[in-house]
Amino acid sequence: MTAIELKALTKRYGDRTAVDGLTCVIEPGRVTGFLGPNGAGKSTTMRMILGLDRPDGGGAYVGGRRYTDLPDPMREVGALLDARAVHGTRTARDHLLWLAHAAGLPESRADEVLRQVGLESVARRRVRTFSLGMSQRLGIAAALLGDPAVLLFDEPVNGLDPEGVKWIRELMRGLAGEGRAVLVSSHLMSEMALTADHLLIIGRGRLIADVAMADFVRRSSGVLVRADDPEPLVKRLTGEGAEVRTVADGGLVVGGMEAGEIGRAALAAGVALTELTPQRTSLEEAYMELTRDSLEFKAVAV
Ligand SMILES: Nc1ncnc2c1ncn2[C@@H]1O[C@H](COP(=O)(O)OP(=O)(O)OP(=O)(O)O)[C@@H](O)[C@H]1O
Repeated sequence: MTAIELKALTKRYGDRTAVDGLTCVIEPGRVTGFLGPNGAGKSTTMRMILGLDRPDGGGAYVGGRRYTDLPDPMREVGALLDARAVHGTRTARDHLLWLAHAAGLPESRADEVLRQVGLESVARRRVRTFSLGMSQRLGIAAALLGDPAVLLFDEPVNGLDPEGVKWIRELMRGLAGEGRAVLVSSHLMSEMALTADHLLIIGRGRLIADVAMADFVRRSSGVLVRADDPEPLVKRLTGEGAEVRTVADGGLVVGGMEAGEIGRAALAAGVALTELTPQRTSLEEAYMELTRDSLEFKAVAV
């Protein structure tokens, strides 16, 4: 079981700090969504994990080693950074054969991964005739070639149609289900909500949240409660472990408890409720709230 570890990972471009002391672990057996607004430092982080950029501080480790020290990198780490970065005059199969030879992998792997990504029927077509979706599949085939335990995908669903998006989502879930560490970047929370088990959210190169998807969902939902006499109810709810916030008009927003449990707590406290409304901030809103201060470009309110 191989994890990716980032330890105070830092990258500067001139006076700009693109990645700023990132420390976290990307665990095997789950899909980790790597989220952040444009320019947050996602691609730079992935490039450093892959040894394509040198950190100015700290380090990125795969199974305890830097990528550049891995004896057989293609068998350990697979990545899709830019699906269009392929020689257009080569056929899909030749592209994979070339990669397999370079990595000392058997030729049979090229055909296996072509089958796995559904490109068998176009294996002998030149890559320049491929649609974006086909190029993404080919990029994923290349990432899978060495059957690696760690996979990185940089914005893999960009520009794909819904069927392609669904396919990539299921593939990533399957790869994590086999025990691999899957790190996938995106700037869309809605997509990650369907795919990721865990979230790493960054803004301006810094870690903003390292949280299980389920906890993020729970945190961004709550129940709006109004009562004639809220005080004993607040006491009871906090005593039972709920998070209670008072909103401007005297209502309460209760987190970490279902509406039914709140109703029963009110009954036990002898408090009459005048409102009990489950609320769900959209995940997108919760994410935007977290990253609001780290946007590179903001629209000016008029
Ligand atoms: N080669 C480079 N030279 C100078 N600055 C760079 C370079 N690469 C990235 N940057 C800067 O580093 C910051 C982080 O960029 P990065 O591409 O890692 O962000 P990102 O989160 O992947 O963004 P996006 O979602 O837009 O792809 C940005 O401000 C970017 O302009």
